[in-house]
Amino acid sequence: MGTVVEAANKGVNGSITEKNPTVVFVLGGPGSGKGTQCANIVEHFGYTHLSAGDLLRAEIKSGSENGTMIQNMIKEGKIVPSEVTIKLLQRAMQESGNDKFLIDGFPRNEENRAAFENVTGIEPAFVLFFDCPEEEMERRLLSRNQGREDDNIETIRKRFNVFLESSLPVINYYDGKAKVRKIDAARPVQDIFETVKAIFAPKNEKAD
Ligand SMILES: Nc1ncnc2c1ncn2[C@@H]1O[C@H](COP(=O)(O)OP(=O)(O)OP(=O)(O)O)[C@@H](O)[C@H]1O
Ligand SMILES: Nc1ccn([C@@H]2O[C@H](COP(=O)(O)O)[C@@H](O)[C@H]2O)c(=O)n1
Ligand SMILES: [Mg+2]
Repeated sequence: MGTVVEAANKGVNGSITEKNPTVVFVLGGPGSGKGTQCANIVEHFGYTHLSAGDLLRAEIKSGSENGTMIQNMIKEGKIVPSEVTIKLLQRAMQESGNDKFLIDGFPRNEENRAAFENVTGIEPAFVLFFDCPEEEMERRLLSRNQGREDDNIETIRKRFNVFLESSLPVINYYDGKAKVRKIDAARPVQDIFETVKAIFAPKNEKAD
């Protein structure tokens, strides 16, 4: 028997096949702690973490023909066309050999959402939404120190606007389908993870 998450995402034949992977979308404002919590979920529950932002940054570094366009969009806090991001996600899913995915920072707008559904036919089992006040997210981003070109106050403000205008409607869409698990992300990392753990079935924890 699988977890509650897997049960929610079983295909018509009742089995989890390559065609029916378990997908959890991980959403929240910039700096809400999505990546931090995904690392904990991977360790405890064996998911593969795919951060759309990380995949786009890797694409820039790879010297891809889309690199300059992606770099400019990220600097402006804009959303890269879905076609590009979805191809990267699909490739990473195939290469992982896993069938359980945390897709972090995607879908970021309605175009992302509809295109992913049309191209892959995948519906998320549920959506984790890390809810955090802007002032706290701003503090975290300005002290992240990972050399990200978009962690400066000008781009951060643009990213906040994009989140409010384009990403929140996606969260509301999934809320209308009772798929959103909203988490208070303005707490210490470990406290948040206790809440996250309760959402995934404890029996699926990796053995030590
Ligand atoms: N609960 C927390 N309390 C304090 N700091 C945190 C917390 N969670 C994460 N951080 C720190 O805040 C910064 C942003 O966290 P993280 O990279 O996980 O956010 P994110 O949602 O993935 O951001 P982005 O959307 O920009 O990728 C990091 O430096 C991280 O160590
Ligand atoms: N679906 C997405 C996700 C991200 N981007 C771009 O990457 C930037 C950084 O994303 P993080 O999740 O790592 O914060 C983001 O501001 C966008 O420019 C995207 O286009 N589409
Ligand atoms: Mg992140």
